[in-house]
Amino acid sequence: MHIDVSGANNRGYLVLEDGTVFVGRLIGAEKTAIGEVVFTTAVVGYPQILTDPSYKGQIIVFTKPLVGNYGVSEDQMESDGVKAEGVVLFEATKPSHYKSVMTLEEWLAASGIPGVARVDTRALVLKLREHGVMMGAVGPEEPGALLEALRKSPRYEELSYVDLVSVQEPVELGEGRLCVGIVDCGVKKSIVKEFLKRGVRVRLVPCRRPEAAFDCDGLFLSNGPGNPQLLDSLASKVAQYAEYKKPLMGICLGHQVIAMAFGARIYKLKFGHRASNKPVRDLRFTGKTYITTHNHGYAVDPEGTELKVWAVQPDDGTVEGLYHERQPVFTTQFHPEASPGPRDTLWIFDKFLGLIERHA
Ligand SMILES: NC(=O)CC[C@H](N)C(=O)O
Repeated sequence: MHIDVSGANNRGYLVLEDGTVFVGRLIGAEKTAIGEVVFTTAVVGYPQILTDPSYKGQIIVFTKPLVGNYGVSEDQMESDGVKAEGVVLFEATKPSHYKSVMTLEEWLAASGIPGVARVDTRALVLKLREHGVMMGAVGPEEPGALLEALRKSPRYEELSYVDLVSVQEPVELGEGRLCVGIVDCGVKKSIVKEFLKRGVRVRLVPCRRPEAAFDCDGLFLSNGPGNPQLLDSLASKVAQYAEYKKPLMGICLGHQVIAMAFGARIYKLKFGHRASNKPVRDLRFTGKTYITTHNHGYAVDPEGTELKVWAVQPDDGTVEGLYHERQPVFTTQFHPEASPGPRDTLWIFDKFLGLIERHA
């Protein structure tokens, strides 16, 4: 299938692994990128999404048709730069915002990230919903060459991306009586900020060396890119930590690794949850339904483990939060730090610090 609604001279292509070709206008860097093609239905927050290290290895399709309206500014960055491999959208717009220092297109070019605009993202998303996520390539090369490159490349689920986005050596931040150890598998800046705002010290440690933070008052496992099943050595170290019965929390990839540490099964969702308006029903603490930010392609099944479910996504029943009845362990599959997204669940950070306070 060949879908061209672009009318563009400067052509760019998205080729999916099943051979489908979308023709559009090349934006950003003049190069080819390969990754897992995933879509987000978030309507704002493209700078935060593109700089979220959890998107390493992925090509992001925006379902919102106009992307770029408020440009790009430093305070929107979730890491030191764009982490997504490529971008697919309908219209890359010119910004109108007092803080904007460049356009989306200029930013992508300066970051070495290719993108394709004027793609029929409705047709593309229907395809991904039907088939499930696929590997894809974006770039200026002819579709045949892109497909060839795609076929030679390893698949998303086989590659370990966490080392590319984790700190290499421990880093201490902030001041306070209590210390939270963050196992950095690609932590978003706003998560670190939520801890620092609450007056605790933070020690960021490399994803492969969680033990460098075992002496902190609580351990936090961050969000991050890739297949959690490749992190079984991290999960067994976390299982050792859990034996101390000290406070343990995880968000997204961190939630998945903690679940693995307790023996839960990991599975891949057909096309994932990526949005900033997904409901999450709290079955235990408040009984409320929150609107939350999601970015996950994998999910957990804690059946038969000591972990219990406290939150679910009501549309498909995906487990969105776990806790332990006798140990201070608490996780969220969704992103309570939002950024972008609604701030309904920031209380999660207070809850974890409450656990730490009680166990310190
Ligand atoms: N945001 C994240 O931490 C993502 C976790 C994992 N890579 C997933 O896709 O499910």
